[in-house]
Amino acid sequence: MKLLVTGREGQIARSLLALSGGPVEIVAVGRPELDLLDHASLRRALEVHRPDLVVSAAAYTAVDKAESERDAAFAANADGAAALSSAAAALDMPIVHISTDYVFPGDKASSYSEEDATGPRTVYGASKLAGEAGVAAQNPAHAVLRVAWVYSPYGQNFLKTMLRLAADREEVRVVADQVGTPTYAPDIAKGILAVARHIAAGPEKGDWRGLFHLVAGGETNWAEFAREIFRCSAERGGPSARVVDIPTDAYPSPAPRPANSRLDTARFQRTFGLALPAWQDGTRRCVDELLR
Ligand SMILES: NC(=O)C1=CN([C@@H]2O[C@H](COP(=O)(O)OP(=O)(O)OC[C@H]3O[C@@H](n4cnc5c(N)ncnc54)[C@H](OP(=O)(O)O)[C@@H]3O)[C@@H](O)[C@H]2O)C=CC1
Ligand SMILES: Cc1cn([C@H]2C[C@H](O)[C@@H](COP(=O)(O)OP(=O)(O)O[C@H]3O[C@@H](C)C(=O)[C@@H](O)[C@H]3O)O2)c(=O)[nH]c1=O
Ligand SMILES: [Mg+2]
Repeated sequence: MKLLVTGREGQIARSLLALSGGPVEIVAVGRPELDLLDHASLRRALEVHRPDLVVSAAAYTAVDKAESERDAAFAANADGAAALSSAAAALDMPIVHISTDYVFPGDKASSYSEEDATGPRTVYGASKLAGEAGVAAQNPAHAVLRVAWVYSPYGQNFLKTMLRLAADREEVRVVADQVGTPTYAPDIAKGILAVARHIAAGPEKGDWRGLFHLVAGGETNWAEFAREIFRCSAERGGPSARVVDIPTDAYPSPAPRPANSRLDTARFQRTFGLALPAWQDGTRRCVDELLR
């Protein structure tokens, strides 16, 4: 089975590439060959590589910058995602599209399920929500996986930022009133492969289409996540810093972050028979990998 993932350097793309081999061949295709802003390039890339499944992971992910670059965020995350889905449909290819917890307002008291009403509070979130709708409208053979708080040894993410800050600071101030689940990109990649296997097994395996939440086990807040990162790092002789809890309003940013980013993953577990490891487990593996 061959998977084509969009974006070459993205955290999820690189994590998937690391799993390529054996019965699963994975190709990652990015700019300029595949550009979400150049719709003809999408069709062309799918024709050249002829995957059995398209994984739509490339996106405009700069949450704060998106507030002042609305058109750019929507062009990639809404129009680009829909165009990719349409190109896949035209070639009879199923698509797995990656979305985000930021489609929710974050004011619910418990975890969000796939049934809950969305209501993004940011341009990034709104553009990703429009992308979900576009992907679904263009291709009936779609699964949308909402993931959250993604980190990995690749690209830019909160875990790498914390280790970088700790290298020359004794103390970092981190918001403690936003809850969610940090999720290790290589674990998300395993989740995507579970979906791919399910699709490859054929219709008797049951329906795989629709909307799913996919995050690691457990929940925490950014300050606790930072503490866990530093605990793992210090054990291995890496950088660490003291974490000071701060409220959201002490860390002003152009885009408001949801207070509650928790996602209920029961539907994914039921459908694909896989639960991701606890967030602390991924944190340890990521720090180990970076300090190796
Ligand atoms: N990071 C997170 O915390 C979360 C991410 N997500 C979603 O998961 C998916 C993967 O995220 P992640 O791996 O972290 O993303 P990254 O920001 O690490 O990578 C995004 C990728 O998209 C590519 N890209 C951006 N614009 C275009 C374009 N116009 N055409 C082609 N490729 C483009 C980038 O290419 P280049 O390398 O050239 O810049 C990059 O490879 C995204 O859909 C994101 O919305 C959801 C929840 C949390
Ligand atoms: C660096 C830093 C961040 N923070 C806070 C800001 C924010 O509330 C939280 C996380 O910061 P980030 O910049 O990683 O947040 P952000 O880029 O918004 O992360 C999001 O990215 C997009 C793509 C998603 O889809 C989301 O799931 C989520 O992972 O930590 C501190 O409190 N102190 C710090 O020193
Ligand atoms: Mg960020």
